Amino acid sequence: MNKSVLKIVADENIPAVETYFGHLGEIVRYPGRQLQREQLLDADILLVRSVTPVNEQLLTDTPVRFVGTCTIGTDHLDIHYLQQQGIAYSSAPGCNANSVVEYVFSALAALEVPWWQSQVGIIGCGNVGGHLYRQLKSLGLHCRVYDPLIASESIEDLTCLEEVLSADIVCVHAPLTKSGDHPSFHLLGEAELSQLRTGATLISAGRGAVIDNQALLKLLPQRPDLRIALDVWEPEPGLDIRLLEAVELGSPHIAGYSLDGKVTGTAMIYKALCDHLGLAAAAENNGLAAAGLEVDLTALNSNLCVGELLQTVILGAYNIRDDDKRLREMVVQSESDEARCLGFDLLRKHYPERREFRHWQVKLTPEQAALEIEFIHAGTKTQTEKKPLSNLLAAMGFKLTDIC
Ligand SMILES: NC(=O)C1=CN([C@@H]2O[C@H](COP(=O)(O)OP(=O)(O)OC[C@H]3O[C@@H](n4cnc5c(N)ncnc54)[C@H](O)[C@@H]3O)[C@@H](O)[C@H]2O)C=CC1
Ligand SMILES: O=C(O)C(=O)[C@H](O)COP(=O)(O)O
Repeated sequence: MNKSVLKIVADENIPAVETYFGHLGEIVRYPGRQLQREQLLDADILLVRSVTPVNEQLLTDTPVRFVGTCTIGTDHLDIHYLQQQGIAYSSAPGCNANSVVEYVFSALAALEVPWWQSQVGIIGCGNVGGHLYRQLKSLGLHCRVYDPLIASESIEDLTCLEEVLSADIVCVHAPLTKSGDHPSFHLLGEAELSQLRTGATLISAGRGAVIDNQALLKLLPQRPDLRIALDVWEPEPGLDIRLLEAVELGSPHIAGYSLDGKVTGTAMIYKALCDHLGLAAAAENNGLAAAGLEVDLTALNSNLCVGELLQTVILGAYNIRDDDKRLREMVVQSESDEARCLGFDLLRKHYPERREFRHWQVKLTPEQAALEIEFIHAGTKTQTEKKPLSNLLAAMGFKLTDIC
């Protein structure tokens, strides 16, 4: 790429493209889902998110020499084709992993699940699942992990899928793969879903098709005990509205949509492109300022139990119920499948600014700070450990202000 001005085609929903890439060339934005080969006929660089399938059909006879996806997932990239064509590519591993973990905490808070007294099963223990695992373990929770691609010595709680499915809470964070020794496509089908224990909570924030959505839809009328939160669907954007009606929490694939996570994705691809071009990165990712984000517990009724205070803080910072409400309202208001697909994408495009827990200040009285949450240790139901609310909030990333 020796041109003095590079042409960069970018999905219109990637934030901060001009800030980062502006000095590298001319930027043209298009809606990612409708991107066509004709729009790339003079493009050198392609920047996408997860909704653009990047394959031979899109790239053939175009001058594109670098593809960057500002996302963790890469299932929309035909990596074999890119490699075969010598087109460089990069993704943004871990960019929004923390945001997805906060989505999980918000789902548990909204469903009023006492997760501190639960066993948690994690399917897929990479950047997202691993972050969730380490956070829960550091708090003393008992976790079971299914990840057939990681070495058994790296995680002490690795076990078989069956064991993980019998946990109180099952969180699915596997990528979507259809080949290899352990393809994840429909990993949870009819047989696996029916193994979920009575009253289990299932949270899915990897890719929709890791769970056979039709099998789940078929199972739910017979298993009203299950509590389901789905962020990802099979297919998207045209999710099955009967499934949305059957689950307790539904969101339009926004688990990773903190502003922090999105901008980190952009910054990581900018750095990868600079490395590819042999240039020093001129724009720095110094994080985005956030001011005035506060959850004030001090005026709350003193009869609230510690679990309710914890729930108030988590939902005060990020309330998944708002996502669920907007999705359901959109579905009700849409008069056709086409309108629903458009509505799904519009909810994502106009997603409200969400900042991670670390930007939130929690104001609490000394009495509230000292209230203790009883953790059941290592899943024994006999070993318990009490932790002050303030320690737990700090471990989750919140900043605390004690009112003397
Ligand atoms: N809902 C959302 O907004 C978001 C969804 N995602 C999805 O979550 C996925 C996971 O993200 P990361 O943890 O960052 O990816 P990662 O690549 O760091 O880790 C994925 C883990 O899943 C494991 N895995 C692969 N196949 C598996 C299988 N068949 N069964 C169980 N585990 C399997 C891998 O060994 C790896 O440890 C991404 O690929 C993406 O599709 C990621 C970010 C946001
Ligand atoms: O990072 C990923 O992987 C994700 O799933 C993204 O957060 C999803 O966002 P879009 O790329 O679909 O905007």
